[in-house]
Amino acid sequence: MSGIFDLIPDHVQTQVQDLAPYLAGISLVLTGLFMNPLNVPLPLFFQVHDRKKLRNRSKAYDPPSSLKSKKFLVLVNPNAGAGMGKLTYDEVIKPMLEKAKQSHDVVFTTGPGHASQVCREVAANPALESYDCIISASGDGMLHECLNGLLSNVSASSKGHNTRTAKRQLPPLAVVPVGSGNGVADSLYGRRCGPHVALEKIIAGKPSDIDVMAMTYVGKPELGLIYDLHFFCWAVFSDHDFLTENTLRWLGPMLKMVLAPAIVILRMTWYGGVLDFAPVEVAKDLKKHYKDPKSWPESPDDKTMRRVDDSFWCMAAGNLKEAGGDLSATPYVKQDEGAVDILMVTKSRGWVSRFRGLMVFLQAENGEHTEFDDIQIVKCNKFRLKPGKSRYRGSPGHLQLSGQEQENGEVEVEVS
Ligand SMILES: Nc1ncnc2c1ncn2[C@@H]1O[C@H](COP(=O)(O)OP(=O)(O)OP(=O)(O)O)[C@@H](O)[C@H]1O
Repeated sequence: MSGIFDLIPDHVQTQVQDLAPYLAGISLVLTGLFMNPLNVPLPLFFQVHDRKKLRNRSKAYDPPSSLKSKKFLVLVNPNAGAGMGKLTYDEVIKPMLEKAKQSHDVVFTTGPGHASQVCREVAANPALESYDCIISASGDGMLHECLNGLLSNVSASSKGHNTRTAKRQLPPLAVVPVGSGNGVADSLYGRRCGPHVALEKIIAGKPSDIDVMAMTYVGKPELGLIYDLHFFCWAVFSDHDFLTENTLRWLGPMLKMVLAPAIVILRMTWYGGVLDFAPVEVAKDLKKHYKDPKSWPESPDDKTMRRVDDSFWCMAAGNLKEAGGDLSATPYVKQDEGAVDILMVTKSRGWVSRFRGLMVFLQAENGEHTEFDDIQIVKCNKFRLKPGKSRYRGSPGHLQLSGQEQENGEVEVEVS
């Protein structure tokens, strides 16, 4: 006798099975949120610090005997993630550096802007060689701050050339992941690599080149240059990050990362906008993952660019394959190819239902979303975005670099 489940097509059954743990998780979280029977402050509740485990792993670290001795500057965001910064410094960074006979100075940041101020001072210091490497023990957000501090002296004119030169003259920048979003560390050292793996590679490794996105505001030179090495986003991902970094931050890393996707998928907000991008050639073996830029018209403002004049659910530019939070938004991009990958979902190329939106989030966990026709990925070395308002809410959305909120407006981004 055939059961009722035999009437449901196989692919639907598979999708339901895939979704079940997430739905169960969301239900649990909501129950916990509304009940919270012990009235425990939630961020504290989720600080599951395992000091002993961290300490034992650091004890097991066996540095190679051939290490050259270097001097590190360690900037620690004590509030990153679930407040893991200080603990990670005490139990991982300090003991491992000492074991490897590496000297270091440490600065515990006191708030937003502190890391960029310290890095600005380091960059302005003529005795720059005093540090062989700057380590940001943080999430992606403070790393972004460090980068901008280090590159703060690069002038807005001929920025590409100057950025490349400055990158070679400055001490290398590294990250030990302790944030709630660690996309840079995930990309460089492996997803959820943890602080031990990252630091071991930093101590032993040679620095590698990473492209930098240099963003300027069209018609607003007074806003200067803002750099990022990781992730530019507008529309759904920045709506998501705005929630995790602001509205839901107090809930701690676990809860906010479950609730934020659910909220943006339920909202399903579309933003009008105009995107011009300067396409670059894609390697032959990867072409199947990318859309042909010629399927968009030339930009009337610049013949070297293509124009997407559409409603966007998603628009993001990734310089690294991991965006953070287990999201591989641009899985085929390379860190030093002088280009970024733009990921778009636009209304004219397929309407995205809430269910489809959820699938995109789930598939993007392993970069599988790129296989679908309604997902558009292009490679470019420059883009200009004129963000419009959302049709239903009238909100202009958020512009973000590495999860850090930027002023909304027409921007131009060059990669070098
Ligand atoms: N002591 C501090 N207290 C509060 N905020 C800080 C402090 N130090 C740095 N910040 C700011 O906190 C923001 C987020 O920092 P960070 O990226 O390290 O952590 P996170 O939010 O947990 O990770 P992510 O941004 O990847 O989600 C940055 O804007 C940074 O400038």
